[in-house]
Amino acid sequence: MADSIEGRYSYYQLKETADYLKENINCMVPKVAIICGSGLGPLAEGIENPIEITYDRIPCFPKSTVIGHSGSLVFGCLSGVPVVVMKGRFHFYEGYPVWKVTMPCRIFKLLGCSFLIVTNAAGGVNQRFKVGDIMMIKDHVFLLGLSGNNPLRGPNEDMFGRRVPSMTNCYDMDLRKHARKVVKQLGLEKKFHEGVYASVGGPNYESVAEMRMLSTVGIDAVGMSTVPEVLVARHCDLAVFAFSLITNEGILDYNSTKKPGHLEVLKAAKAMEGPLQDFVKEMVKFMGCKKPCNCGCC
Ligand SMILES: O=P(O)(O)O[C@@H]1C[C@H](O)[C@@H](CO)O1
Ligand SMILES: Nc1nc2[nH]cnc2c(=O)[nH]1
Repeated sequence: MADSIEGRYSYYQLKETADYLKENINCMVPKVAIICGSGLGPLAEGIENPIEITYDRIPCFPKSTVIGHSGSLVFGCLSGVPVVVMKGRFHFYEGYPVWKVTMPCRIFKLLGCSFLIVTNAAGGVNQRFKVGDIMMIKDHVFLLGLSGNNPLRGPNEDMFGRRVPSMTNCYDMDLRKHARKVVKQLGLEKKFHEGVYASVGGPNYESVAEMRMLSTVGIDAVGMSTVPEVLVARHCDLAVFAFSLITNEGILDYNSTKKPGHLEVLKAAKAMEGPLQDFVKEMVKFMGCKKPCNCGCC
């Protein structure tokens, strides 16, 4: 059933939230926003001169309720580029409507961001994928959206974007091309894949029959987030780069006794903390140089 659009924040309400943040970050203008997936909050480590603002202080912001999503925005510089990092995202399964799950993306736009990096923990549907592998997202299947539950449903906010956005180049080709170079530079080739991410509602992991169905239609990884945020980001013309960390094997065998669990997911994320931080730093450096900026490396 489609989500209620009642209570949706208007452009002007979101602008008030953005203005509150601007006042608290010395009018810094972040160029890149980074959304941390489950257990991937440490991506914020290494931020220079951080200013951390917890969600409970931010007008209109939802609360994080999932372990591994701490609940704050961190502003500062990464690789010399002004960034905002979202430590703790919102999920549909927490009870939030999809428009609320995605409202931070509009805030990022209003703060002046041009790029969005979206990360997630995901189950490997593709049986070649191993725990700890990185899958750069080249396309998606949005199961909630296909059935009508889309964050862009309802009156269009023309101040953000067009009524009917295109999904062409949704996951920016230039950024993906650069990521392939970074992966070689960091020696991560054996752990790196490109693939299609399916976003489901959660909170349960998939049954064997569901995993088999996803595999049959060409899905490589499955998770409970990302695509709603990407849709709203593309609607307001943020360039998007997204990847999944494969935290558990998808189970396609009825004889398997393996059970995926959130602690296993967090453990896999912890084990890849260092390489993922290096990967993100390099991508941010490239984004900082894509248009004239003050990063000192252009
Ligand atoms: O926020 P992400 O998509 O990384 O979180 C995934 C999906 C569920 O919240 C959780 C399952 O363990 O990890
Ligand atoms: N839906 C889903 N989300 C995940 N997040 C981390 N692992 C999984 C998984 O196996 N399935």
